Amino acid sequence: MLRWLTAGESHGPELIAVLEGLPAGVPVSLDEIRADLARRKLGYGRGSRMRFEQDELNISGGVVQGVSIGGPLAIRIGNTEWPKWTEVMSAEKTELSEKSRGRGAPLTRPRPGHADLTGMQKYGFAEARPVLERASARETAARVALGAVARAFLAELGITLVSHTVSIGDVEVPVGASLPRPTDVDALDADPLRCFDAPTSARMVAEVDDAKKTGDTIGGIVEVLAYGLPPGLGSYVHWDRRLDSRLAGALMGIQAIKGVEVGDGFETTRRRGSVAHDELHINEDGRIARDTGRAGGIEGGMTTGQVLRVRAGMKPIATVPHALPTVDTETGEETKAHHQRSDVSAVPAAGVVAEAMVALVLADAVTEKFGGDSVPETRRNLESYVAAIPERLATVIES
Ligand SMILES: Cc1cc2nc3c(=O)[nH]c(=O)nc-3n(C[C@H](O)[C@H](O)[C@H](O)COP(=O)(O)O)c2cc1C
Ligand SMILES: C=C(O[C@@H]1CC(C(=O)O)=C[C@@H](OP(=O)(O)O)[C@H]1O)C(=O)O
Repeated sequence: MLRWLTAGESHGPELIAVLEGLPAGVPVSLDEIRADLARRKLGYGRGSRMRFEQDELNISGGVVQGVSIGGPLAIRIGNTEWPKWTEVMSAEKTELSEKSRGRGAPLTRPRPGHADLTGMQKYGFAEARPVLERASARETAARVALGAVARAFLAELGITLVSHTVSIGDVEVPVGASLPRPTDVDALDADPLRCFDAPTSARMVAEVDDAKKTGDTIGGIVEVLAYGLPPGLGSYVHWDRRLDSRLAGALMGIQAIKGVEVGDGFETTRRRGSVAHDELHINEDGRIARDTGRAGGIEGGMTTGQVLRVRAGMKPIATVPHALPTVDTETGEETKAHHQRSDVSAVPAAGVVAEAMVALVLADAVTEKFGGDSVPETRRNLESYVAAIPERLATVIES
């Protein structure tokens, strides 16, 4: 079993992430984690903070000489915004100096669509600063760092992932467009929206520009694909062991994600049963095979050995520049919501975060099914499981 936790605030000194249960022998490269952190900052429409924030990465436990040693892995990511916030965000009670007073002014105009107002009610705060600091998607940097480690573990077992943007607003990649493979990641990252279809990407750029011009924000849908999964990760025997349930929970746990689809998802509900599923037949090698991937590689809460395909839908950024009406909780009067700066769209970044969450869930499901205290042991267990599937039941693992 893998467990992970994050801590830290958007303008605090750093984010902390801990991953427990990772076998020994996973190659962990700080440069690869840094590369993933950099990918999370990509995307046309992200705000100014992404240009100046350096994700200062450190590993303070669980890795020696570039390899995991089986103990909890501890990651620190310094916030370069911190020097401006040392007084306001100090862990110790601190008198605010003149220069910090503006920055520390109480936020009493909660932003609709954010955790601000309900967070104040729930935790008993008179202003929204302590709410937004932890609710902020800055925290997703910690998850992406953990996801990079989970991905390195999965790669040792021949399991690879990729994510891409499938829609921005109502501009969508055409049905039937080719799906990216993990080897396409550089091309995807070079695209302004991390979209695999060049003509659609150009239209997406125009869509973001249009939102920005009108002081607005825009959402969209991302898709994560995983290749090389053996059949049987997850289970049908209980709701919380279903892999689709675990993936949905992990993806819905990303800030601003409002919907998740597995495979053709909601589209499947509009089809008749005769054309909604993935039929079985015998391929030229005499193996059981499916020609379609409508179920997204999951049946009965378990991987089928096909490509895993899940989507997450992100709402438009809630800090709308054309500030939304709200109520000042200090004066009781109607006013406009607090706004400083924000992303116009963070959909491409959400794709990178979604990829990290899927990697963590898959790594957890792999450790659950195959166990092992070291990568060779996990690999041996996986290979002997696959080899033990009787020939008349064997299917193709799509990698
Ligand atoms: C990568 C990423 C970047 C985000 N950037 C912003 C931002 O700049 N401004 C903003 O208002 N919301 C941003 N959000 C979304 C908020 O964090 C989110 O809307 C807020 O937590 C409330 O959404 P919820 O109701 O789903 O929790 C971002 C989300 C993600 C995943
Ligand atoms: C800092 C990050 O995203 C932030 C997420 C975020 C929010 O409300 O979620 C609001 C913005 O923060 P700020 O108000 O400080 O500009 C984004 O920049 C990040 O992704 O690293």
